[in-house]
Amino acid sequence: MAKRTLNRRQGWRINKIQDERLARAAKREERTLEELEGGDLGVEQHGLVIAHFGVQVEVEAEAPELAGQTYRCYLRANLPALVTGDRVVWRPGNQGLGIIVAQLPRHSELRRPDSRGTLKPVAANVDLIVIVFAPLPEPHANLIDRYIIAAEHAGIKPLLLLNKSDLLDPSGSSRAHNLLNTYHSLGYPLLEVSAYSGDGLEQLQAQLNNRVSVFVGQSGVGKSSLVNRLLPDTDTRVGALSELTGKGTHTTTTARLFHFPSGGQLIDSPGIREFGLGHVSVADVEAGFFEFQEFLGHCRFRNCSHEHEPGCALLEAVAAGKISTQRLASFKHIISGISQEQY
Ligand SMILES: Nc1nc2c(ncn2[C@@H]2O[C@H](COP(=O)(O)OP(=O)(O)OP(=O)(O)O)[C@@H](O)[C@H]2O)c(=O)[nH]1
Ligand SMILES: [Zn+2]
Repeated sequence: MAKRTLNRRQGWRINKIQDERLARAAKREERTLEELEGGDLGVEQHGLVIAHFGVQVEVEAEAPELAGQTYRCYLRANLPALVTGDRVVWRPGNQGLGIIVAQLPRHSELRRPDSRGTLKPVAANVDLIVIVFAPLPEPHANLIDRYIIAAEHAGIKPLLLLNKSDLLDPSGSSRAHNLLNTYHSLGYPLLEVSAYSGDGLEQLQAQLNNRVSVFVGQSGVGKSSLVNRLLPDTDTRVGALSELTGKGTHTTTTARLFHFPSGGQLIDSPGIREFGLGHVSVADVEAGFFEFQEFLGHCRFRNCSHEHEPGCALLEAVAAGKISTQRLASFKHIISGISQEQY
């Protein structure tokens, strides 16, 4: 069937129907909130947002007497948008419902552009970004740097994780290995694991204890396989959330927080797994190449391209073995991808 464009009147009618629907939903929200406020509310206490559904959030109680119990919470007016990982002040009500009273300050934020290109927080209070690589698909140096810059930019520690160690050449000289060792020698923590054989998973679990982590990395490196090993008996797939509402299927693509059985927490969603460089400035990129700091700005020419110029401080640093060729190539590549107007 040919695609039909809506005429103005039809478009207006659809908007009107949608507006009416939204208004009715807002009314329902308001009534439930009023009922809750008028009911028998428990004392104000701290809680952790473990998922969110439209305007409501699922909160896990932190108080010992309610520990581990979850409540579907309504937000009082004038509260900012909450995301998974937020810590809040809330009051429990009846029937697993509650009210959010305040948001506690975040110590970190993961942000992604929304459909309009505006950066929006998708997870709060993340401590560790586990960047997963594998011998196959083969990592690009560039991609490793991009992830590191993004982590540094968010102020969150990165952990480089080389998965599929069962596929590595026992001599330890695979390309992925060599590539990642460059970063290890710069001081970034590196672990080798196999979701397949289970090798290294205990060391990985030790890194995840007492922290909130996210797993990121390109498709096919084994993020799902790793998460499934670390969270047995948990279905982390999107859509596995339907039973939570008790009101039919309520699928969501927003992030959800899981507890590892042996400690630590994971925030996961398809959107978070694709976390990338996003929108950063030249200064952000420079900050991500921390071993460049003492050389940046010391080239003879202000507009040095660090390709061939005499007196190039970066090329001299490479020649002196203070910067790796791989990192300089990556640096130039990433900077060249940032549009001029950000200079
Ligand atoms: N040999 C080997 N294969 C693995 C290992 N971990 C995962 N795989 C395989 O790699 C493929 C991709 O694994 P996934 O877990 O789906 O990878 P992913 O990163 O979640 O991929 P996306 O869902 O596309 O983001 C699958 O065929 C896995 O069986 C491992 O440790 N060793
Ligand atoms: Zn230079």
